[in-house]
Amino acid sequence: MPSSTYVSAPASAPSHFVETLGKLSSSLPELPAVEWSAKTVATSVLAIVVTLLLAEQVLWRSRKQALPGHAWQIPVIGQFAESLNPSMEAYKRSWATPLASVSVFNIFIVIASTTDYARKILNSSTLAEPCLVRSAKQILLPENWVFLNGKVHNEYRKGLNVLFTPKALEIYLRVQDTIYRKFFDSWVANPNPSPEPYMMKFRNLNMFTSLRVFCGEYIAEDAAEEISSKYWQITKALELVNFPFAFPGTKVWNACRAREVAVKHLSNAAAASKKAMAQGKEADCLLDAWVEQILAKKVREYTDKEMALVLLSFIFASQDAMSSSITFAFQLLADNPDILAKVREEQTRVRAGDHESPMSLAWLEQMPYTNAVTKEVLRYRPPVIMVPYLTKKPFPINDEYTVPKGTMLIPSFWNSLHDPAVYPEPEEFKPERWLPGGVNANGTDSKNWLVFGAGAHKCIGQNYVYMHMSAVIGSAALFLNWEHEVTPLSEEIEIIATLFPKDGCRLKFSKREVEH
Ligand code: HEM
Repeated sequence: MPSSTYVSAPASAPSHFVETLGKLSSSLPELPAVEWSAKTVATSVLAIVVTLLLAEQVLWRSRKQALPGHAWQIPVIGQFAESLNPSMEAYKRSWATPLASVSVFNIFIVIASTTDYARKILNSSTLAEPCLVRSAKQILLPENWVFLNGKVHNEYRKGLNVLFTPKALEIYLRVQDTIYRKFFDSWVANPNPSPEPYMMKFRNLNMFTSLRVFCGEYIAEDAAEEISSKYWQITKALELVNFPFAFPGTKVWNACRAREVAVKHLSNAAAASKKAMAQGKEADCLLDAWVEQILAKKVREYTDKEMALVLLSFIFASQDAMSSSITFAFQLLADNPDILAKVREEQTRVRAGDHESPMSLAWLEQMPYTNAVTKEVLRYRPPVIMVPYLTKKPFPINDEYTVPKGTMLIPSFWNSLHDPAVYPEPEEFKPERWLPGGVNANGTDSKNWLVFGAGAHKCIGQNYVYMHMSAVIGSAALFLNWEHEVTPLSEEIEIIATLFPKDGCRLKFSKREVEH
């Protein structure tokens, strides 16, 4: 799952290093009593430092063996400097070989970039488990269900599946529709006559959609504003590299304060939903749908705080990834007017003049072209390019190499989703590949489709994602015109937890007249 949201960091504490230093120094022979001149002290210190630095290199070489990676590491920090500003170019270099090795602060990292390796890692829950950024536990709280693994995780997750049934999704769609229309109006009313970056506005759309879908009207407008503005502190604290201690004023400290605010409002919402549902209210948000299942004894009881932490995990897991996909969807549709025209044609046909009713699952099923655009956006610019796992035991990844225990093992998805053997012309944005008769119709690519991961921790919200994206794309295509200002940075990718166009996606919206 998430890192910054998803891409965890070889970031902070050099714990292995400290451990190794400790072990080495405790094994040094006791020195005979000598007269300690300044020279002897200096020579001894130098000898110890040189021994430790050599030991560090020996450890690196023994872990890496024949894997591609630097022959020697920069002492202590390793490739820390490169990890400070992650770039797509650097990532692509690390995906050029099936396995690659890196060290940052003596944390040994193996990057796996083929489909087979990625699947093997994601499906080996006895050997490896997801490891989030170090700050994630502080921010989401250690008792959050996302930190569970194995059987207890499976059990907990089963209880949450009821939140994504078609019946529940249909309720969410109605909520989503209201939010989209509000945001569309505000974009059209933007007085700036020139295009401006919309990435943060798309983040807001996603945050408000999530809060209303999850909590309905149990969250007041000002509370939703407060969570939305504070949530950015959480995203910022999940950067690849972070100061390891949550001292006041640090990003992690700010993020923990933001979490406190969010959990308070989400817990209150859970309590209010329980009360209202007990009085016979009809479910109109995720909390209600959940409480309905609890009252029907189809799932167990959950405390308000437990429910709040689940909602927090959903926001945490989804906010950055969905914002990335929505941003690219608007950019790609503006840059490909022929594709946008086909989406509009389909929306007009399916809605048949009914522009007031909210989007429904039945309508979405009749929109193969819009759904194909959604899938292609997710493939072409997968928001989550890797998910870091931690090996719990030695992990024999192939016949020649066993990944040592305690390694950060990172399955990467870009190559799988840009594999020319499975997706011909992978660098082209081609929704047609998903249509009946298209090369990827009928799930021929199911092995490579790693947008949502695989195995026990596969994204629980994926059906919601397809629905949300197709509903936003479809409604926007019908009700809005938008112009994209292409800059030299539009095609460059920036990594802020997930992927974004480097210029923030500069757009200008206007109302599109539709016949009734
Ligand atoms: C474009 C949007 C999204 C993408 C690309 C995405 C992708 C992913 C990926 C790659 C994982 C890790 C899977 C693994 O380790 O094998 C994951 C996990 C997860 N996602 Fe998503 N996700 C998205 C949206 C959402 C949404 C909307 C929700 C909730 C409503 C959500 C909830 C979760 C949760 C709770 C997990 C952890 C599941 C577990 O550990 O059992 N995600 N997601």
